[in-house]
Amino acid sequence: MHLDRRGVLFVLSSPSGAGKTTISKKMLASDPAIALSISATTRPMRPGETDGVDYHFVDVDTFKKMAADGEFLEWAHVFGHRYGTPRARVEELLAAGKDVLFDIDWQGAQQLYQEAGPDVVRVFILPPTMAELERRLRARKTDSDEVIAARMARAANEISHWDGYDYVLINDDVEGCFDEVKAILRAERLKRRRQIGLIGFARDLIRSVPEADPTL
Ligand SMILES: Nc1nc2c(ncn2[C@@H]2O[C@H](COP(=O)(O)OP(=O)(O)O)[C@@H](O)[C@H]2O)c(=O)[nH]1
Ligand SMILES: Nc1ncnc2c1ncn2[C@@H]1O[C@H](COP(=O)(O)OP(=O)(O)O)[C@@H](O)[C@H]1O
Repeated sequence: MHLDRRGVLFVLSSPSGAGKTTISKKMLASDPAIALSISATTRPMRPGETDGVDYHFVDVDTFKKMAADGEFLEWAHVFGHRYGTPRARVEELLAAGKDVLFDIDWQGAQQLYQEAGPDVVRVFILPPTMAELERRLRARKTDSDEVIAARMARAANEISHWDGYDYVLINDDVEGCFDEVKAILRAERLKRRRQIGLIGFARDLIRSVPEADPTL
């Protein structure tokens, strides 16, 4: 049985290559109640990516104008490019009763938490080892050696923010990690303060008992 509830703002962060895109795709494919927040970025499109699906690819001037017009819930510089979360889609999804998934870095997680506080659930994904992280970046075949070296250099910094998250998972086996992410989302959805329909439901239950104390 499902009562009305407040949407979860579900943040997945990790150093580049640890597997957050893989996990998010699995979540989106398996659960129609959660939808992705599509970020705007000034970084170039990678092979296999689609504009408007993976990101909105924009130039720096467009990005700056969007930021100046207050269109972002949060934005940050990452790997020398700008990345931001457009506010409108998130608000539309929440109004439609969906949960929203964010693939954003620690700066974004922090800003989103400042904006939306307890509605935000922050999950950080760690690689089992740094050697495995580098292997995954190479196996993905989307970045040059230079870009991979920059991502590895930044990974240590990203990992140092692990303690700003509510949950920290180690992505050794994809299926195991995915199960853990699903368990977190399931439990968070059940939290009392998200179940806004509970107040009325419990009141009606109590009122349906003729012998109940009328002050309840
Ligand atoms: N703050 C913030 N970070 C973002 C946003 N979109 C993506 N990122 C982060 O930017 C980093 C680089 O993303 P990307 O270029 O797709 O590389 P990948 O993580 O290696 O696939 C990742 O840590 C993302 O989580 C956003 O809208 N805001
Ligand atoms: N648990 C895992 N074991 C082995 N390879 C993985 C695992 N998780 C992800 N990968 C692979 O590692 C690469 C990087 O994963 P990706 O999801 O793109 O990371 P991120 O979005 O964090 O940068 C991809 O080629 C992906 O298929």
